[in-house]
Amino acid sequence: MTDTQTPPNHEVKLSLQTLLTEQQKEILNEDAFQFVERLVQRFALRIPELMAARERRQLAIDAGGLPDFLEDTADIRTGNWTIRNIPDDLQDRRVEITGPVDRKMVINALNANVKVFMADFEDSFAPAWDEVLEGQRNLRDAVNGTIAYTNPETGKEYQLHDDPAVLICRVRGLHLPEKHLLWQGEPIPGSLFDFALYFYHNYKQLLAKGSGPYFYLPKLQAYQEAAWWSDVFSFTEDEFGLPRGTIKATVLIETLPAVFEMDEILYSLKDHIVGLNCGRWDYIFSYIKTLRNHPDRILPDRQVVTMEKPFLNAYSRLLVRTCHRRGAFAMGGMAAFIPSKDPERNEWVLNKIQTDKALEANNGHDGTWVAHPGLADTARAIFDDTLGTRQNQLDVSREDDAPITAEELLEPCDGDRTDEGMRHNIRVAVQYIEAWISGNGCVPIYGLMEDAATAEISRASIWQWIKHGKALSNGEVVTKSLFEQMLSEEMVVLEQELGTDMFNQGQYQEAAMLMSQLTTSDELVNFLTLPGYEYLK
Ligand SMILES: CC(=O)SCCNC(=O)CCNC(=O)[C@H](O)C(C)(C)COP(=O)(O)OP(=O)(O)OC[C@H]1O[C@@H](n2cnc3c(N)ncnc32)[C@H](O)[C@@H]1OP(=O)(O)O
Ligand SMILES: O=CC(=O)O
Repeated sequence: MTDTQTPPNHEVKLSLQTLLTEQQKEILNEDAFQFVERLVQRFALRIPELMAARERRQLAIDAGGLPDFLEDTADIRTGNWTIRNIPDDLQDRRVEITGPVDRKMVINALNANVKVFMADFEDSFAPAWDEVLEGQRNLRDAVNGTIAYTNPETGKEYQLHDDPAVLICRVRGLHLPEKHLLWQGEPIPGSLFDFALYFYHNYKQLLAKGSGPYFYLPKLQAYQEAAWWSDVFSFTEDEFGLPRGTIKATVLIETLPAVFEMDEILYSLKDHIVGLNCGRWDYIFSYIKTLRNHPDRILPDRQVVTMEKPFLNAYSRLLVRTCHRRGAFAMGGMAAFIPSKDPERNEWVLNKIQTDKALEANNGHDGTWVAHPGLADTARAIFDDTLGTRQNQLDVSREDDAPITAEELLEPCDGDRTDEGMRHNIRVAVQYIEAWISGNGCVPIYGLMEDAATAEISRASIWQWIKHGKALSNGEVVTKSLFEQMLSEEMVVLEQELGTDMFNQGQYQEAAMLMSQLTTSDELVNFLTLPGYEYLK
């Protein structure tokens, strides 16, 4: 079934485009560099082919087709097989915290009341070179137990507590390059770079303490991409003399095409996979992106697209059923609410978290994500209650449910498109893009956690409303000129909200320009982080 064998090209060497500091040389040392080079020589050429396959599929959907379960892999879906195994320290994942890899956050996350910390080089992270290497240093120190941090302003000291959370590293998606290293004149895949460095620096220590090199894999769109990762993992195990299945991965099902290939993805990564996760924000973005040409499937305001909507609930239930049939974990996703200092608002937030997590626990998920340590107790209480004495819900099979159909997964989503919703999207997207191009990949905006996936929804929604000439609930039709008018009005609002000094010191004009390009382009730009990356050092 797999076709991942592009012949390796050992002739061409990797070239570093920048000087390293002494501290960075520890991370990208000679040996680590050579490992990155071996991976790139063997696996990089396959990525453009996988990206081209994405585009070919999209063309068929743009021409009127709809995603569906694949005919030629029906035997995998109906066959009786399970994944290889789940290590002991991943048996209980009832609450996982996620966050970028800055030093203080890493310590706070590992100390939180959670089972797992997903350390993120992806959607909550802007991959500027110094920060990428610093993130790897932070994770290495965390694994070694030597990480510490003193806040230069307050003097507060941070250290790891006993029994920290299990660490899983989320690497960049296959579409993201690392421009500081060139191979055949092209930037190398960021995913391989993140994987190589995290693996190289940590596998020995992790295995010695009964854990292992664990990864989250984002934004896969097809089982062939999972097969590519499986080859990368197996090659690495062989290179380092490790038994097959030492490297473990959890795959985010956060694209619409991937939901139709969950069995195939589990199968392709059978030796290495331990579960799938409902990456709901990217999934919503992908629903917009994949169905961009389908006028009957335009999403309403972002605020009303909740997990109760039939197309999202079907996705969660199908993920649970598919995973548990194969002995794999079915992880829930992220509610974007974050705690507030205002007690009334905070109570409202905790209620929202409770409702969201209860829906996941009742659907049979084995655990869930929180964006902030202040939400861990609430999420945990829900899962403690549902799990009782169990560590997970692998026993919940959902086999008696009616089969979930392609129609349910693609069901149009009802709800209004409003003037306020569109203006809100503009303000959120501009602020997020400004933060990202300034090097910060995750920010609180209007009381919500905003990261690349949530910002993608904001900008892609407006693009879709313009493309299909949708009317807002006040009757006004969304056009490019309405968007441009609102953008300039909302820039004034932002200046008032942020204060003129902060507004002028930031890169808000650049962000607005980028937002305008993304929203008014004839073709939907695949990822805002690609043009955004040009701004990063
Ligand atoms: C759609 C997806 O891809 S979801 C996955 C990607 N997204 C994420 O991972 C979101 C992660 N969350 C965050 O980055 C942060 O919570 C933010 C940016 C949303 C808010 O952060 P802040 O503004 O610092 O929040 P706040 O001021 O309330 O933080 C209080 C404390 O909690 C810590 N904290 C907040 N979030 C986290 C986190 N996710 N992990 C660890 N510590 C955290 C802060 O560092 C701070 O510590 P301190 O008191 O020692 O200084
Ligand atoms: O990565 C997670 C998501 O919700 O998107």
